[in-house]
Amino acid sequence: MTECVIRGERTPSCARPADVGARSPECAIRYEGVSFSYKPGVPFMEGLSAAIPAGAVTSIVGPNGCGKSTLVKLAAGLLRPVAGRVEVAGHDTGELASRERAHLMAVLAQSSRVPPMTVEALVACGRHPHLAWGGRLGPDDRAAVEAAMERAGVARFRSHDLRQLSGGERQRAHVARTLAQDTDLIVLDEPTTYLDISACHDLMALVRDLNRREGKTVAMVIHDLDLALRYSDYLVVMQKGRVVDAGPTDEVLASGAVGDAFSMDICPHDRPRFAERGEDFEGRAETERGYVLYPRRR
Ligand SMILES: Nc1ncnc2c1ncn2[C@@H]1O[C@H](COP(=O)(O)OP(=O)(O)OP(=O)(O)O)[C@@H](O)[C@H]1O
Repeated sequence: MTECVIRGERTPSCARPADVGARSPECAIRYEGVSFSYKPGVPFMEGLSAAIPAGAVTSIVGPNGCGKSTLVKLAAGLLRPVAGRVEVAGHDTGELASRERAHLMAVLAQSSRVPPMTVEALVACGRHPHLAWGGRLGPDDRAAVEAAMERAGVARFRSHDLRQLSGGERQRAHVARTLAQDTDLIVLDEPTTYLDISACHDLMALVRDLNRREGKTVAMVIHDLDLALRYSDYLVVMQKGRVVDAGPTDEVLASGAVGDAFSMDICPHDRPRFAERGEDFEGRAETERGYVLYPRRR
């Protein structure tokens, strides 16, 4: 059963039902007929199919417990499907050695663990897949670590122990570790956790930059719908272990699937309102649209 609904002209070829089963470099992650359960005899996902297109920013959204992190863990090889197949860059992720997978994708997982190490040491962990066994960081690795710390805004904390940082500072250190890995595909599970509103937008601007300037594919699980709608090219909407809609952001938004998933009414800011405030909307990036969300009356 193919649950994923994909539509629209901008739909990547990897996402078309006709392509299911074929290997496609245009598809960063593909879930094909995936079934999964946490408890024997209690299925959580059944025959789920979905695609994360390469070269785009995709947000996976849905209410608590709908399976977003499960989707990430299946791609990261941390969980194995009981049926079906999960591909990363055309490879069955379950058949990849962890080092091979680490060359293909960097994952920022949800974690409450705080390892006793400095920020710089944590970020340097992102370079491990690039080192020979037992090897030390070379000049290129050090440059990558430095650049990642700068981009994530944690260079000034380099010698701080992670346990001495605030939640937001620590989260940015984990983002830097992910960047240092320098993969074509970056998967971020709730990257804005602990970040203040300004830091959230800085992080989303960084995500955009990674995609637009460097061609990285970014898939993120994100709870803040305003950020997801503003900064994503594609949306995957989940409910109760199923993908209920997926496709270009505008089309998925127009379908009502996002609002239905959260019982919210979502209203985009209209352009005249920017003009009223004397702002040059045309000069602004398309992603700077805003949304107002209202809880539906129950
Ligand atoms: N290790 C586990 N053992 C048993 N059940 C689990 C386990 N991990 C997750 N679950 C259950 O699987 C379901 C999906 O969990 P998942 O973490 O994927 O949801 P999510 O959409 O990421 O949620 P949230 O938005 O709250 O982070 C939840 O009902 C959860 O309780």
